[in-house]
Amino acid sequence: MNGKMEDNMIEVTGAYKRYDVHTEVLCDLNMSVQRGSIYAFLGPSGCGKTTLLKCIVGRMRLDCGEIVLGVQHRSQIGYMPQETALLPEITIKETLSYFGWMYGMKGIELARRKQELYDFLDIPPENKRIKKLSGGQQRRVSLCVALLNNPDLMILDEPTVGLDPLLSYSIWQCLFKMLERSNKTILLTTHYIEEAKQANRVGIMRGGCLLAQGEPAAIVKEYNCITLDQVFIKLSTQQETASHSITNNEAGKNYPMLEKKSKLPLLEEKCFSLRNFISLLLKNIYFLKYSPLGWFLILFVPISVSVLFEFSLGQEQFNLKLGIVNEELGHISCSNYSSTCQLASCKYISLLQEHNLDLVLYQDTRKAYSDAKRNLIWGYMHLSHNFTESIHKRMLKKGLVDNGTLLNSEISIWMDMSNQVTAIYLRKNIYVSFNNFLKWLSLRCRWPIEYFGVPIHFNPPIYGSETFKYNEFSIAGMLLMLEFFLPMTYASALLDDKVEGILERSFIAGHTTVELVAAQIFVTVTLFIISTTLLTTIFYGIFNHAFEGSIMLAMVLLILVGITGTFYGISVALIFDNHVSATTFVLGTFLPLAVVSGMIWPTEAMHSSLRSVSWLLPLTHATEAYRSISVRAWTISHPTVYVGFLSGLLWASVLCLITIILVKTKPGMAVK
Ligand SMILES: Nc1ncnc2c1ncn2[C@@H]1O[C@H](COP(=O)(O)OP(=O)(O)OP(=O)(O)O)[C@@H](O)[C@H]1O
Repeated sequence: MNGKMEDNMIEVTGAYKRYDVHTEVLCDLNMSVQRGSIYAFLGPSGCGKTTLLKCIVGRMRLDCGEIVLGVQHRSQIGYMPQETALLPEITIKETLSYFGWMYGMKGIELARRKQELYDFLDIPPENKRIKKLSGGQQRRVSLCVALLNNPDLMILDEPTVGLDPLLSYSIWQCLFKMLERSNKTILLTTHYIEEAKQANRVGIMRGGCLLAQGEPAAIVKEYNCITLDQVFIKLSTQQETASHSITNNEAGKNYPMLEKKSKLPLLEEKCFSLRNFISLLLKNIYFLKYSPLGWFLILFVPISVSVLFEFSLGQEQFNLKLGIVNEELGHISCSNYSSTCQLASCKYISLLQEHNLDLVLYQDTRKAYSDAKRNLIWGYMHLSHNFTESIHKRMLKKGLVDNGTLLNSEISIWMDMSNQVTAIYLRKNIYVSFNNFLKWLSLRCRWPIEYFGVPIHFNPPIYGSETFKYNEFSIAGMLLMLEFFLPMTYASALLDDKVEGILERSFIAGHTTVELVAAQIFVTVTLFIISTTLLTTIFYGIFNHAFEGSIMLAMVLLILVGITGTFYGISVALIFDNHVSATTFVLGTFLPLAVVSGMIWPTEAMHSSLRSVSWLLPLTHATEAYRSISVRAWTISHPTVYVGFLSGLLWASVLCLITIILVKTKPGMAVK
């Protein structure tokens, strides 16, 4: 350290920085901040103050130039960002515990420091939640966080912006006290000229250049002015005329670029520290403690979705109205067939009733047709006036009967096919009832049943159950879909932190992206293990869905899909800068994924072009593997199962890679 640096806490030489070729923010900026002083950066909005501070705290790299600091570690810097950047839901006490953990402060040490700062900054009772504090109180808590670890260098980005004069005054009083008590160095930005006058030294900044720096009174004298406002106007006019504006084309051409990236002023942090990781977990626990929506997602969504799924999908349909025009009976009802009734039509109708149908008797087909047209019934059937006799003849003579008998033994049906699911359900019941009717008839007439039944015999199933239930098919898809998309909702907390500047504050305080992603994965995996356990217990333990294979294997597959979803969620949170865009994107991917992954309907039924891309999707093979484990009891050695695992692993790796790329390249995550 040279002699000059011994006196100075910050020295910036020849600093250049731009976001893109059109936005040159810092332009050959030179400045120095003496130890044990308050330095106020004065400049209009957009002149580059925040950019310079971010370069000083090592969150941005200069394109050219050098920054030398009198401290080496992040823990020696206290940073207060422009926005409050505190979790609004949690209390003051919890906020300080979270940062305290990060700085390795515990027990008595933390309690003592907190008490000191509470008195010093006049902090409200510590059990108050941040969102319940006034704007000024929130700023004081934010300052309290920045001072917690007793840093040597304080960097405050517009600490008084938007505050009333009394609050601004109280914050300045705090700064003076700090200077007096512990000889700290304070660098702050402001665009209030009156306020800047109170600092030991002022730097006047405009268009990315430092126009002047020194003691306020000395600057006023040097430029032959009466007030600092006049100095600012004079220097700004001079800068305009000298065409030193950063938007100037020539400036753009002469913009120097280093071949190598400029050095960061602070030492690199260890990429993973257990202490920092635990502090992030602590923050997540505090967040969940006050988040009814979080608990809703973890507990209520799996419970409600599984219960709703069970009771609304794939169940028997009740009380479907079907019209009957039975000419054999005329006006008499035969809804209760008894052994005294000799009519075959009545027996058939009574067999139909076993399927929970609501049969409506009609005298003629015209009225039945008109009711079907008005959607009062789903369809109607017609049985002729001598159905019993004709069906007997037809069976006995094996179909070799006259046309009239053939016609009279036929049951004619007209159906409303607008709702295909209901119509097909009705058709199935009409066929099944007729098959049972034929059995009954052959038994009654002592005919060999083999002659009259449909000559197809279904043996006990090789896998699965004989009765068709749609939810037995869709349960795999539903579980995997929840596993994949639930972690995305947890990732919204990460997006919140990013948008509200909490993430940036954490990085400046010393957290690394590795710790952040690791904590996010840890919390999400823990939460979705709870959700998965709940879901599987409800489906297989309470609703007794068939599960033939290894539960452990199925759980591992679900967790693998959950991890894939976690990386997907983190990537979405990193890509987008607001909730609306992120939610729109997630919804936009949810629907195609649900439709094309064979979750709602088998992939075998898809158009060949879709089938050829469907297997590329993250949930297609996993769904098939889950079905094979749960219904066929296949093990990992079967290709369908291991391909499901391999596809899951591949997708988890691809999305993990995308997360790493985003972490390393996205502004706000990576140092740019
Ligand atoms: N991430 C970014 N990408 C592109 N341009 C940016 C980005 N951040 C800031 N800028 C631009 O850089 C310039 C300087 O911004 P900066 O935030 O440093 O100004 P400031 O002096 O701190 O302003 P304020 O007082 O309003 O906070 C502005 O013109 C701004 O639009």
